[in-house]
Formats: sequence, C-alpha cells, structure tokens
Amino acid sequence: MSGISSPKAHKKIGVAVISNPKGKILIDRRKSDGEMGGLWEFPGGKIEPGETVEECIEREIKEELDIEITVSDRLTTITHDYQTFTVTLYVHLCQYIRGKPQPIECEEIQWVDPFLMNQYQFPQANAKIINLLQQRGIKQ
Ligand SMILES: Nc1nc2c([nH]c(=O)n2[C@H]2C[C@H](O)[C@@H](COP(=O)(O)OP(=O)(O)OP(=O)(O)O)O2)c(=O)[nH]1
Ligand SMILES: [Mg+2]
Repeated sequence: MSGISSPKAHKKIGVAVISNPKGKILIDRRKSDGEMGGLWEFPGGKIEPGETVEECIEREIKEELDIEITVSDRLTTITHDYQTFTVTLYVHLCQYIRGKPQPIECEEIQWVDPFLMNQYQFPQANAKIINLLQQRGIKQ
C-alpha cells in the first residue's frame, strides 16, 4: 500500500428506454473502439451542467439518433462501480414519436422485445434495468 490515489471519476448519465407501440425497445451497439466497445446499451449520455435529466435525454436522443420522443417517468436510478470509474444511470421510460433512428454515434440500432434482451451483451450496470423491463412485461 503506497502512494496517493485520486478518486474515481463519477459519470452521471441520462438513459432512455424508448418503447414503440408494439412494445419493442430501442437499443444501440456502442462503437467497437471506445470504452465498453461493442456492447449494447440504451441510448443516452452525460448530463451537462445546468441540465435536468429529462433535458439531457431529449438532447442526447436528438444528437445520437435524430428521433423525436416523449420523456416520461423515471424507471430506476442505478449506481455502479466499474474498475476505473463510477456511473449513475438515471433511467427514464420514453415513448417513440417519429423519425427513423440514425446510427449517428453508434455501430447499429435494433428494436427488441424485452424478453429477448438476454441474447445481447450489455454493460454490467444494465442487468437491473433489463430485469425491471421483463417484470413490467409480465404484468401487462
Ligand atoms: N448511454 C448508456 N451508457 C451506459 C449504459 N450502461 C452503462 O454502463 N453506461 C455507461 C457507459 C459509459 O461509461 C457511460 C455513458 O457514456 P457515453 O459515452 O454514452 O456518454 P458521453 O459520450 O456523454 O461520455 P464520455 O464519452 O465523455 O465519457 O455510461 C447504458 O445503458 N446507456
Ligand atoms: Mg452516449
């Protein structure tokens, strides 16, 4: 044990669970070269200073996918410790309104049934989101 360790970065992320009228949810695959490369995620990104979570989600979805959505209730908030940083995901349910999703910042996009999400590889922090979506699916 030696040396001074600087605290881990803590990223605060607005995350959109966008559903369409068929009950499918939009996921995107992260670029293969970056952090968590090639993993699937729910679209979203870093909350900027002065921004609400809802504003962040609307902005990120326009920037990343160029579609129009409605941001509804918070589904959950998850804090997860990765090896090199900590992340808090502020996850909101959202409804797809219009526009064809464009893979502007990602590798690819898919609409998936929540019960088929186990076939996709997501970051560790996402397990709870997927469980919640599957529980909701059963209740409906
Ligand atoms: N968007 C999104 N990010 C997620 C999910 N699960 C998860 O662990 N993350 C992590 C991965 C990234 O470290 C971070 C989001 O980073 P980002 O790459 O979308 O955001 P950003 O461009 O604003 O951030 P950065 O490149 O400046 O670090 O949150 C998820 O489902 N969606
Ligand atoms: Mg992002």
